[in-house]
Amino acid sequence: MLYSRLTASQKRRAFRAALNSGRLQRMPGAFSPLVAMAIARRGFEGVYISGGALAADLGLPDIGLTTLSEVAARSAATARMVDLPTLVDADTGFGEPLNAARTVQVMEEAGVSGCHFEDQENPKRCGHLDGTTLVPVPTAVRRIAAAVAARRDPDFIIGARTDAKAHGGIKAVVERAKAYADAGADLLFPEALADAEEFEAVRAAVDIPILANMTEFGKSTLLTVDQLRDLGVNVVIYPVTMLRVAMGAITRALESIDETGTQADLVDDMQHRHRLYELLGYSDYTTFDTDVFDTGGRQ
Ligand SMILES: C[C@](O)(C(=O)O)[C@H](CC(=O)O)C(=O)O
Ligand SMILES: [Mg+2]
Repeated sequence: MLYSRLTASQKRRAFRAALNSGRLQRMPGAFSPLVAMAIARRGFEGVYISGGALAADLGLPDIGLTTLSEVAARSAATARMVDLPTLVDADTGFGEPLNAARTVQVMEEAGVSGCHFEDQENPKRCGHLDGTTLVPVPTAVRRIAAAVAARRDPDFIIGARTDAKAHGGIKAVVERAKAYADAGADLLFPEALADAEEFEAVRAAVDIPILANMTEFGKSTLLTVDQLRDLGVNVVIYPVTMLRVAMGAITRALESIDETGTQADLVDDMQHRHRLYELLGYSDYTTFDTDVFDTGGRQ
């Protein structure tokens, strides 16, 4: 009832241990706290907060327009509702290395378990699009080092994403990955790798845990959890999947109401009122306070 029973530091400790466990952590993207609750209910290991999905939810393209405050507020609202660890997309750190440092401290206060910074120049864009630009290695290293130095909870995970695949191939990815690991990154996010062979090459060259971004309509082959486990990947994210699925359903529903004049045809595909209340733990609230109106499951 109400919020997660675990403290932020308990969730962070669990996340760090999970990253070192060798077990694949599946982290679907939650574009709202309710989606995060559904992810937890289904038994996934963690929740990802996608910058692209968050921007889209605000009606914006993913080009670095969202602010630290907006991302932190959504992250806090999401993290507090689940016992699972939450990993947040911190884009380029919202500015200079000093901004990356502040981002870490704000994210610690938001109660999330970690965040990642990418080595793109601003305005950044989705790593699966053409035309990204990278900052030089020393600038990216300063970004990561500043984030690491600012961290107060040693279990807070700092991820380093490199978009170097499009700028020098796997060789450049590995070179940058090593520099970021040396700067203290806990987790490597090699963006937009093409296939299993490329993950294999990065895994062989880098010691720190690796994240695989299984985003749709991008440059990466969609690998299964079994394939990713075999490759020694530690975290898999499905960053925008839930948003895309929901928007697909919403678009079809709007067409159906527009065409038929009623939502009657849609009812069977809806999450039932009972299931929603069950997910929200409605009955716990009524047990706690009998003055809270209980629908008794009736509509
Ligand atoms: C992971 C990502 O950074 C995100 O914001 O979720 C995006 C995902 C996407 O746009 O499909 C990315 O740059 O890969
Ligand atoms: Mg992003």
